[in-house]
Amino acid sequence: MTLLSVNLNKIAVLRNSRGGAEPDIIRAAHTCIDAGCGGITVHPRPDQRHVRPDDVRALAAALRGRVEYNIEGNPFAAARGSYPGLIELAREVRPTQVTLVPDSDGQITSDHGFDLERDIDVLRPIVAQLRDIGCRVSLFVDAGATGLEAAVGIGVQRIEIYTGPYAHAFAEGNVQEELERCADTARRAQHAGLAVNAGHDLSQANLGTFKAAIPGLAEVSIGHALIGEALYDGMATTVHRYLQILR
Ligand SMILES: CC(=O)[C@@H](O)[C@H](O)COP(=O)(O)O
Ligand SMILES: NCC(=O)COP(=O)(O)O
Repeated sequence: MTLLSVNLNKIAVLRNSRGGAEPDIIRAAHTCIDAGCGGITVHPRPDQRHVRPDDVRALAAALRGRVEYNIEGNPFAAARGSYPGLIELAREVRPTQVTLVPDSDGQITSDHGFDLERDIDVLRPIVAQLRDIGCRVSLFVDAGATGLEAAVGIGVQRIEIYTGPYAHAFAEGNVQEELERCADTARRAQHAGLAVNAGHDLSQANLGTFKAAIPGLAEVSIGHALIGEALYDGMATTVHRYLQILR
């Protein structure tokens, strides 16, 4: 069964836009959990454009033991203001999983994964620290990524396939080549001993095709489309629809 982890970044975008406490990210988390999602994901960024460190801490307390907690971020991004850095946050809240994403501070969103051939040595101590904390470690990678065996060698347990190009190809009606790239990456990863997650721009429209092509898909983390769809149809109904697609 593929776990649905709902990314709540966009709840925080809406909340921060008015400077108050609504919509409440904790209430949103409970609504998604009550609807049956198996995890919650957040991607705190140094500029705190959406999820803030205190959100990360409050969610840890609210989720404790109910569902998986996945925190994403760039471990090399410097602390800034009240943002203490990804590793420090992970040390504080000890989430189920940390997904390492090589975003620079100025990126509007995530748009690429790690180059494992180039980055493996600098990732080694980061992965070791997170494993020592007791977190599962996942690396955000592009479809077609190589160096997967080396990732296993430094203690990485999962990859998350960046599905932005897949979603774009799906919208263009020309999905086959990108879908096969994702499927081949998943097969190679699983053969190397990694479990496979996926995320970015997945939606009700494109998820079923992706899921069918990736046997053993462990987790999808979905935020932007899901939260947008929930504005029209309600959060519980929308989560139910994603769970139905993943059955
Ligand atoms: C890694 C990834 O693709 C997403 O999880 C990321 O969290 C999107 O970040 P924004 O919500 O800031 O666009
Ligand atoms: N890792 C992907 C994620 O958490 C959500 O990405 P998106 O659905 O907001 O594009």
